Amino acid sequence: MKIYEKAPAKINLLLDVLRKREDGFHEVEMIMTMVDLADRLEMSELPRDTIIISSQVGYIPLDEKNLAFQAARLIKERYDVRKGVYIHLDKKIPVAAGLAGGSSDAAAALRGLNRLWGLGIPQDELCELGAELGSDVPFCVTGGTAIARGRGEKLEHIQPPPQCWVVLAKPPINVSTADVYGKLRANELHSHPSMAGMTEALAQGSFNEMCRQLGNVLETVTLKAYPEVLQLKESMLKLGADGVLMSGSGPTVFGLVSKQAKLARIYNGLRGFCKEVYVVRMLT
Ligand SMILES: C[C@](O)(CO)[C@H](O)COP(=O)(O)OP(=O)(O)OC[C@H]1O[C@@H](n2ccc(N)nc2=O)[C@H](O)[C@@H]1O
Ligand SMILES: Nc1ncnc2c1ncn2[C@@H]1O[C@H](COP(=O)(O)OP(=O)(O)OP(=O)(O)O)[C@@H](O)[C@H]1O
Repeated sequence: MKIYEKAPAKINLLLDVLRKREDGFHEVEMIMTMVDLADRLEMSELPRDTIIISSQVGYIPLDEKNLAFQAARLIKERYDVRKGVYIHLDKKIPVAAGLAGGSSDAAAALRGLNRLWGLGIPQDELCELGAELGSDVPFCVTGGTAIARGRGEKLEHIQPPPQCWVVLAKPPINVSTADVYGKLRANELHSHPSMAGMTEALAQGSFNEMCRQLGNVLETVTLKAYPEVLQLKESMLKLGADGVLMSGSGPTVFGLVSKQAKLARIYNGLRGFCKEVYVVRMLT
C-alpha cells in the first residue's frame, strides 16, 4: 500500500518574541498560515524493519538528520511499530528558507504513518510528538491558520486570511534559525507587531488591514546581517505588492497581492535579480 501526503510551506504573518527563556528557547507570539507551495511525500511499507528516505534533490540529508526520518523513528519507537517504511520526498519548498520545509515534511510523515500503520493517534497527540522534533512541527501537523505561543507549539486556530496571491522570493543565502534567535536582543526590541491588530484584521477579513499589520521582529537580525533581504523587501513593494514581510528567520520574503493583474510585473521584476521566485495562493 502507498500513502501520499502533501507538506505545504508556512509563512508567518506576525512573529513577535516576548523574552528569552531559561531553556534557551524564546517565548514567541506568532500567526502562521499555509501557502500552496508543497512538498509531496510518498510512503510505503518495507519488508525489513528499517527507514529509507529518498528525494529527487541532492542537497538535503537523507539519513537520520532528515526530519522525516526522525518523525518515522519517533512514531516507531513510541508506538512499538516493528515495520519498515520507505519515504520519498518530492521537494518543492526551498530549503533553509524560513518556510518550514523540513518541519512540514516531518508533520506529513507523522500524519501519513499514522494512516499507513492504522495507529489511530489523535491529532493533539501527533502535535505533541511533533513538538519533540521542532517548534514549527505541531503547526505543520494541523495546518490552517493559528496563533502560536510558547516556543511555537501552543496553538489556537483562528479564521484564515482573506484569499490573495503570495509572491515568495528567496535570495541565494543560507540563514540558520538558531543563529538568528541567538543574535536577537529580545529585551532591547524598540517595537513589537500588534497581535490584537492582526487578529482583528483577520477576524474582519480585511486584506488591507492584514497588510498593514504584518510584522516580524526577527527582521531586526536578518535584515541587518543580509542587506539583500531588505533590498528584496523594498523591490517587492516598489513593484506593487500590497504588503511585504520576511517569513520566519528568513531569508525568504513574501509579498501579499490582491490583484492578479499585478503579478506579472512583480514576478518579472524580481526575477531580474533573484532566481527563486514563486507565485502561489494563500491556503484558506
Ligand atoms: C522561526 C520559526 O520558523 C518561525 O515559525 C520558528 O520559531 C523556528 O522553528 P523551528 O525551525 O522548528 O525551530 P527549532 O528546530 O525548534 O529550533 C531551532 C533553534 O531555534 C531557536 N529557537 C527556536 C524556536 C524558539 N521559539 N526559540 C528559539 O530560540 C533555538 O536556538 C533552536 O535551537
Ligand atoms: N525533509 C527535509 N527537508 C529540508 N531540509 C531538511 C529536511 N530534513 C532536515 N533538513 C535540514 O534542515 C535544515 C533546515 O531546513 P528547512 O527547509 O526545514 O528550514 P526552514 O524553512 O528555515 O525551517 P523553519 O522555517 O522551520 O526554520 C536544512 O539545513 C536541512 O539540511
